[in-house]
Amino acid sequence: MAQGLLAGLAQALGEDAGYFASRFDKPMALLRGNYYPQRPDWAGANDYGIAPHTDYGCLTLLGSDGVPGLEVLAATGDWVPVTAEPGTFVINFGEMLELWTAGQVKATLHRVRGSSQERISVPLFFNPNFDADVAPKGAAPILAGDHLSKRFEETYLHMSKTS
Ligand SMILES: O=C(O)CCC(=O)C(=O)O
Ligand SMILES: [Fe+2]
Repeated sequence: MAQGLLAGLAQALGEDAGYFASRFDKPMALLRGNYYPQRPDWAGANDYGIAPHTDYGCLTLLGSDGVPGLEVLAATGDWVPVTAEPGTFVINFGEMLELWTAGQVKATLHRVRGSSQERISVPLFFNPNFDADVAPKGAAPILAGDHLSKRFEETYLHMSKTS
């Protein structure tokens, strides 16, 4: 399914169907489970299930149990609730795809709000081969693996070397 999306996306941008997909034959794919407990009464306005962010990679295929909570920032500047029935996927474009396409594809800012119902989601982060060059056309090469490592290091500061 992800390969089909990549082919369609490439064609929509005027490229060959394999422009992205051919760089995903040894994909860096990560499946994560997110559990959101009931939102406690004392939670404040900024206590999100997940704070606003863009995903680091190319495509995210997001399955959930259908409980509302996910919101996406629309071009109008409004946060729009997005729900998907179990068995369907929300597709997110990530930062690496924005980089690779020189901004033609925008990484979608999204967040999760808690509610009185607990919620489960399962994102599949689907990224190209480690050594895929994801730099925009004409720019110096940027390896997908290096780009992802850099973003993880910026996020998980507690895991970095201190000496
Ligand atoms: O739980 C969701 O619907 C979104 C999860 C998410 O944005 C993420 O894991 O990056
Ligand atoms: Fe996300």
